[in-house]
Amino acid sequence: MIILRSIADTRAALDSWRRRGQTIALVPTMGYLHEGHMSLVDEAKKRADRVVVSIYVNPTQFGPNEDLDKYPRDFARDEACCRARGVDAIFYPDNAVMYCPDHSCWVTEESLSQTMCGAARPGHFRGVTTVVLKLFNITRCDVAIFGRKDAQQALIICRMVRDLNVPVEIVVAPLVREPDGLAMSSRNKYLSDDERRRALSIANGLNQATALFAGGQRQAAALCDLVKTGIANAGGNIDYVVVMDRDSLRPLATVDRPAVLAVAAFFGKTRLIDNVFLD
Ligand SMILES: Nc1ncnc2c1ncn2[C@@H]1O[C@H](COP(=O)(O)OP(=O)(O)OP(=O)(O)O)[C@@H](O)[C@H]1O
Ligand SMILES: CC(C)(CO)[C@@H](O)C(=O)[O-]
Ligand code: BAL
Repeated sequence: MIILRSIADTRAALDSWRRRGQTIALVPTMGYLHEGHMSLVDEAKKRADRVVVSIYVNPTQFGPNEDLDKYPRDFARDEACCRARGVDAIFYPDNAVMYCPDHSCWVTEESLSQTMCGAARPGHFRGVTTVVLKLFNITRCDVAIFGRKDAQQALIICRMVRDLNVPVEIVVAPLVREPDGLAMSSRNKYLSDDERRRALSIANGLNQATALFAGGQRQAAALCDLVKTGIANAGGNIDYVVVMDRDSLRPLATVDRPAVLAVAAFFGKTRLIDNVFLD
């Protein structure tokens, strides 16, 4: 496994694979890897000859009062995880490699990013789409794998690729949970034992809402209320609980088409997201 720190080295290594006719899958991450990320690596291995994991905590997707500085980082551990899982290369740039001091070009998606995390974190998706397009251009990967935990992000990246004719196939892989149901996330590390226990109310609420939906409930408000009550009773601070059309991310009053029930909530200072599909 090779560690690539510069764009020139990355291009040279990946070009040499391409010259041998090998295809390349990219798994973009912010590091502090867990089994959710590793499931994306497994998916990548099925879809290409070579797998590159990028590890970069992208400053342009964090708001001024967010957790950029304290975001968990442990490159040695990440390197060991990737090596054990058969990753071919880690692209591990620093800020000077990724952004020129006078960087002034941005990619903005102007529809899907208006709601949910886009509304709660102004500028967040502009940072995401910009850095993801840069990662695609640097690696010229054939396929890129994203997780459904960040369902809105995945949808926005698919839209960017479609609208800007980016020659990359996007694969969205399933959400991986801890044995008790909590969605895996690097930010789970911030949770105290008590917050961790109370944060389970998110997954539990989504499970209960899924069961209610399976039993015939089609009113979005009833499904959302169930989730909100569980989180509020556990002392969580709700950012949003919404039912959205799964293609347009427009709010649904009645679930009469494929939908996503999505949550963002704080436990202590930690903001967690989770979602389930309603089919
Ligand atoms: N539990 C999970 N299941 C599936 N994919 C996941 C999971 N957690 C993260 N991913 C995916 O991994 C990729 C990198 O995400 P990222 O590095 O931000 O991890 P994260 O655990 O979501 O961190 P955080 O939410 O704390 O920022 C994204 O495509 C994301 O959707
Ligand atoms: C896609 C991504 C790596 C871009 O920084 C990030 O938003 C993430 O980890 O989901
Ligand atoms: N996985 C989303 C990255 C972020 O929260 O900034």
